[in-house]
Amino acid sequence: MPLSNSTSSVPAVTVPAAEELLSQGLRAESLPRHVALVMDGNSRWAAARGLPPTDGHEHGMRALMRTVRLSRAWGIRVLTAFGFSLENWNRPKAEVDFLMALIERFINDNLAEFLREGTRLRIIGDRSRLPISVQKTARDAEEATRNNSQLDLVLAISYSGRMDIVQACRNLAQKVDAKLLRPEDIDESLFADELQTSETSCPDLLIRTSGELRLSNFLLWQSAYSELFFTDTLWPDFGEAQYLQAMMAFQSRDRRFGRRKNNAAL
Ligand SMILES: CC(C)=CCC/C(C)=C/CC/C(C)=C/COP(=O)(O)OP(=O)(O)O
Repeated sequence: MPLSNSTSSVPAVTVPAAEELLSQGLRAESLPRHVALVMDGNSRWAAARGLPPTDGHEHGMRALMRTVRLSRAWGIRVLTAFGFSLENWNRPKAEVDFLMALIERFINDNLAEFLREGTRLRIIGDRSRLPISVQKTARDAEEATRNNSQLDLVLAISYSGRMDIVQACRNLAQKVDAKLLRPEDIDESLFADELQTSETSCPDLLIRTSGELRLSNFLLWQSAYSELFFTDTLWPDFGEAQYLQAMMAFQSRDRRFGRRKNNAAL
C-alpha cells in the first residue's frame, strides 16, 4: 500500500502495509496507540553541514511530515509532537520568528492532506503568546479538521508540562473556591480532565532523538507509564528505519503498569 503522493512540498514516503510490518517482525495489532515525539537535534544537524539552525528546522519539518504519514498508514491514532517549548521563547528573535512562520507554513501546506486523509489537528500550549496569524491559522485548521478521526496530530507549541500542571491546579482551586468541588473530590481522573490533553489518552511510546536522555518538560503527567525510546539519530534524519526501530523496541517491552506479571502469586 504505497502512500499517495500529496500536493505539499514534502516528498512522499513509501509506507509498508500491515503484511509488510509483519515481515519486518512487527505485530500490527500491538503497535502503540499514541506516540509522543521530542524532535531534537535540528541545530546540530545543520551545524554539521555548515548551515544555520533554521535549515535544520526546515528539514525537521519534513521529518515530522514523514512521521505523520507513517503513523497514519500504520494505524497509530495519536501523534503528539513537541514543536516549540515555553523555554524556546528565549532563543534569538530571528530563530523564534522563523519557527513561528514554519509552524504556520506546516499547517497551511498540509491542511489539504489532513482533510483528505482524515487527520485531526490540535494545538496544546500557551497559544496567547503566538503571533496572531499563527493563532488564526491554528484555530481555523482545528475547526476544519475537527471531525477527522484517522489520526490526531497534536502539536505542542509554546508548551510546558509544568505550566499545564499549574494551570490545572488553578482551575481546580477556583472550582473549590466556588464550592463546585470539595478538595477530597479531587482524584487523578478529575485532575487529568483539567490538563490540555484531557481529550487524549496518555502516550504509549515517547521517542526522543539526538541522544539526549531527558523529558525536557514534555507531557510530564501523561508520560508516567510511557515507554521511552532514545535514539542518537538527529531529528531531520528520522525516517522509516528509525521509526520501525522504535516500534520494535516498544513491542519488546513488558508493560506492567506496576502490577506483577499475569498477577502471579509470590
Ligand atoms: C511543529 C513544527 C511544524 C515543527 C517543525 C520543525 C521542528 C521539528 C521544530 C522543533 C523545534 C526545536 C526547538 C527542535 C530542537 O532542535 P534544536 O534546535 O534544539 O537542536 P539541537 O538540540 O541540535 O540544538
